[in-house]
Amino acid sequence: MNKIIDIENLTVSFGNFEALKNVTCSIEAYPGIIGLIGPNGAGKTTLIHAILGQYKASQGKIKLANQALAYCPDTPEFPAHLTAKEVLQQSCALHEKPENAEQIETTLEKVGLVDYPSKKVGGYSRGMKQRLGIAVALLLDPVLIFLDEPTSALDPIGRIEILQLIMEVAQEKTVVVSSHLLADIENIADRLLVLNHGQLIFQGKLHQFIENSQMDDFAELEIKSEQVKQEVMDILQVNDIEFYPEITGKLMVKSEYTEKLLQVFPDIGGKISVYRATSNSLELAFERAIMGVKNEKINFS
Ligand SMILES: Nc1ncnc2c1ncn2[C@@H]1O[C@H](COP(=O)(O)OP(=O)(O)OP(=O)(O)O)[C@@H](O)[C@H]1O
Repeated sequence: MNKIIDIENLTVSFGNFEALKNVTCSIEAYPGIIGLIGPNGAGKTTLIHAILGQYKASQGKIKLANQALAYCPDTPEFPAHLTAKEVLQQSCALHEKPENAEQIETTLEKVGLVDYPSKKVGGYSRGMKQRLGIAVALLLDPVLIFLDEPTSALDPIGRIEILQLIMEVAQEKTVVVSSHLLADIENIADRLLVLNHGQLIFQGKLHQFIENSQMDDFAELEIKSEQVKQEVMDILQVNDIEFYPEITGKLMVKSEYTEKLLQVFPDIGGKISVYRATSNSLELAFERAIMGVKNEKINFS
């Protein structure tokens, strides 16, 4: 398979602090979406900027195929007085690329901005600016596009529209999407890179990451208040019902304890606001990979 990016033992430091530690990974050239995920400060942006040559490796190396890469930041900004077409013309000039009116028109059409020929970018919504950022990236005809938090500033409708656009772009190109919105990543990505504290803890197929977490189905208990949470935990413990608390404050109970759980419902029912059955998800697999779960064997190698 044709590798676009091949990274070996990459360490990037800021002073004494290693933002990336000994990262080895590669990205191959085939259409689709790679989710780049990790908690705040894990090193996602540093990795993207190191690949783009904006940060120097203190150790290791990054080999790039001789093919164009493009990047779109989370909230792309453009001169307010320009139209979308003028932004693309300016971008061609900046990249010393011959201006091609037909290509500009096709690109605007692809991102759904062709209907606003005279509207100034200053009057654009965030979603429209995100589309224009993607158009600027596409105009370079890259083999791979990095999108850093592409939906973070958008309302739910704008988010869905941009996700659809990303999926269309990914029909032809490799798109790396860095995001904290794991449900979005789960919906659109087929591959994953997972960073934690500057280390790459997983690369591969998204479904494999979820399967590796060896999760069972769970009952999810949302507790009415922190005050009664301890009471619920005590009742579960006394009745030998295994559970673990999630970051969001919910309690997760393995489905094998459902019967026992139903028996103690008269005691805990009044303290619970929501009870639902849940199954494997990227969000749960991620929490388990990052936080670890007591008494569970997790293998994320
Ligand atoms: N220019 C810099 N100078 C010093 N430290 C930096 C610099 N850029 C990043 N860092 C540090 O490196 C670590 C990784 O940051 P980075 O922005 O890559 O994380 P991230 O995974 O993108 O986080 P987030 O999800 O919050 O955007 C953080 O601890 C950050 O404070």
